[in-house]
Parts: sequence; C-alpha cells; structure tokens
Amino acid sequence: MIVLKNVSKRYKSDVMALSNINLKIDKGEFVFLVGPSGAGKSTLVKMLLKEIEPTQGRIIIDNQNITNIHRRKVPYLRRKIGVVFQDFRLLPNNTVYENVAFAMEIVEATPKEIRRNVPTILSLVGLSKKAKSYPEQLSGGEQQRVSIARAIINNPPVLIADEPTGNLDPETSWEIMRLLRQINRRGTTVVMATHAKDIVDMMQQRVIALENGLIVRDEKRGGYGYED
Ligand SMILES: Nc1ncnc2c1ncn2[C@@H]1O[C@H](COP(=O)(O)OP(=O)(O)OP(=O)(O)O)[C@@H](O)[C@H]1O
Repeated sequence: MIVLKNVSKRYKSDVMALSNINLKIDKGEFVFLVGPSGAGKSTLVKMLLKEIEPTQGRIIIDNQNITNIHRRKVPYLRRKIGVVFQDFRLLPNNTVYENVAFAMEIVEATPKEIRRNVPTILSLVGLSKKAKSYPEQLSGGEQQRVSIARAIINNPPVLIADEPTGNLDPETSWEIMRLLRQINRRGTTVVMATHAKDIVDMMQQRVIALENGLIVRDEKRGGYGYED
C-alpha cells in the first residue's frame, strides 16, 4: 500500500532529515510512527502528502509512484490519502456539514453524492446532531471527529494522522483512537505519528521508530519505547 525505496531528504540547511529509508506498509495495517523530536516523522508525513519532495528515492502509494506525478495532479492524491492534524484545521466560517461536504466538492462529487454521503459519515463519527454547528461551538474531541470525517469522506485507502491526540485530554484521546481503529478495521490503512506513549503502549500495533533520520526499530506489535 505504501512503499518507500531508498528515500532520503536533505533540507537546504544541509540537515539530513531522512537517510535512505526503506519501508513497506501493507493494506489494512495500523502503524505508529514514533521517535524523538527532530527524528524525521513530520518530514516523512509531509513527503507522503507530497508537501515536500524527497531528495532521493521513490514513494509508491496504492501502486502509484507519487514521486514524479505532476503538481497539478496533487489534489487527486487526496483521494488516496486522507489526513488529520493535531490542530484540526477546520474552516471556521463553515458548519460541520459544510466542512465535510467541501472535501467532496474538491474532488467534484455530485450534489446528490454529497447529500447521500455526508450524513452517513457524520453518523459514523457520532456527530449527526452537530451537523449545523460551527467549529467554535464544538469541543476539541468533536472538532477532531469532524476532521476525521472530512479525511475519510472520499474513502481513501490511506489515512495519515499527525499527532491527532496532541491537543486532547486523555479520555477524549481514547475516543479518537477508538474511532481511528474502527476506520482501520473497515480496511483503511492508518499511519499515525505520535508522542502519546500510553496510547502506543496500549494499542500494541506495529511501531516504526525513527531517530536521526533512520529507522531504528520496526516491531509488529510494539510499544512506545521512550520515556517521554
Ligand atoms: N523546512 C526545514 N528546513 C530545514 N530543516 C528542517 C526543516 N524541517 C525540518 N527540518 C529538520 O529536519 C529534521 C527532522 O525534522 P522533523 O520535523 O521531520 O522531525 P519530527 O520527528 O517530526 O519532530 P517532532 O516530533 O518535533 O515533530 C530536524 O533536524 C529538523 O530541524
């Protein structure tokens, strides 16, 4: 599903953020990406989203080499990869419904498809009753649910979550984790970069640890492995 072949990233500052990374993530896996600050997690996530380009190597997602696709085609990549961030990134002047519908409009879904799919996905994330609310009227956990709904509305094979529980209290974090696991069980490959030790330790999923731009650990059912 996701393959990295000899991927390196050197920033202009000459920082080697990733060095010759080889990695394979299969369809339906749930993978935690861990490692100390500066290890290269965000760099890896940004490359999967094609926000930045690798200096070397190839990245293949869902059988497509994304390394050499044209800038213009990048929006289409969003059909393959949904993304969730720590800070939700919702449109503040749009309702919950509109925030999710917007993601379908971008990929030119028909109004009929939008009317059919948005309520279904809002029900999946438990927010049917909040469809008409604005982001500022929601709790952090609810905002993250909207962001997850938006990320999966176009049914991408891959969901990337970059510190999705970073702004949430422990209980709300677990609710979000239950939702991500539920989405994963429906067949979506989930890659989650995180510093949340308790969550990683409890979930017992595949753990890939990066340090100084290198994969130093890749365990099928691992723990966080650091003290912070
Ligand atoms: N735009 C940039 N220009 C130059 N160097 C950068 C840039 N972005 C990141 N770096 C450097 O690349 C290395 C990897 O950074 P990255 O943000 O990928 O780490 P991280 O594992 O995501 O850290 P954190 O857990 O703090 O988010 C660090 O040394 C960082 O300083």
